[in-house]
Amino acid sequence: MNLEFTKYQGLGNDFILIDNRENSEPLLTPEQAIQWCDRHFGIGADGVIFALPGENGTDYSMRIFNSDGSEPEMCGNGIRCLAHFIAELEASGRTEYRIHTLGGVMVPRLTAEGQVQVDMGEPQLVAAQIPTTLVQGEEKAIAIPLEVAGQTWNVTCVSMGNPHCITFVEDVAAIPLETLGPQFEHHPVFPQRTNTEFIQVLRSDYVKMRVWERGAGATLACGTGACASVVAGVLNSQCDRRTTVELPGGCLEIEWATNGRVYMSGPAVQVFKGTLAI
Ligand SMILES: N[C@@H](CCC[C@H](N)C(=O)O)C(=O)O
Repeated sequence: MNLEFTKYQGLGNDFILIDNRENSEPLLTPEQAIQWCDRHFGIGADGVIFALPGENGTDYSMRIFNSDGSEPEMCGNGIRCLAHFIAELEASGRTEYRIHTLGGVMVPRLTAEGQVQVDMGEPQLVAAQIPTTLVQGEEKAIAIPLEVAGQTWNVTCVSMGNPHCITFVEDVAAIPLETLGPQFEHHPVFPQRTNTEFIQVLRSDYVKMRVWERGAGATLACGTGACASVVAGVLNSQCDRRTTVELPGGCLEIEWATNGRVYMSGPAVQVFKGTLAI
């Protein structure tokens, strides 16, 4: 069987997109996702994203498998790529979609400038919703000491549907991501593992970020991570509600609006199409 795919990237966070509109279950298994995400023996990607039929009145559903085969609840760069992918599939001129995800309903909108703006919903801050056991279930984990690799880090935990652990550092370039990242990701206080963001504040409206992603490792960008980082920055009085997040792959514009919802704007670029022999 041959399966067509389209490769997309959002600031270098790259995905294999599959038109799954005729099936309620993903056309690839997590094991196949691992194979096709391999950058030597497969296509190469940080994950596989499926455009599925909508649920509960939404236009479409998104499911994603990380490159390690795990299934996260949500993906920020990925949903921008999905919106672009759907617009091409539909060719209807429509530019806004309601997308069901395991992290809630997200609303991406293609802008005239070729960007995609996403209403990412409200962040979750209560420990049980991250989830983390760093503090008691109904408490919030804001600037809490966490011991990792023999060092104490002040971390803030935020869920954007998926878990994030954010810490502020003097110089993100000095962070040994490959050694520290897995120790945060697999720390016992994160029962579902976690994405980990290191943030360097350059101005109150401009931060630099590096990320170690759950199930994908060091990536060039993480949309949910950028959203979670601005929320953590506001909670720690480190940044403004509207902040530019500079990632290795480029910049995202994030706003944690006074209505409580987080909005993300950034690019989504089609790279190539192909056919999987499965
Ligand atoms: N890179 C994505 C996040 C993808 C999921 C993440 N690895 C997780 O497991 O939560 C983004 O742009 O948000």
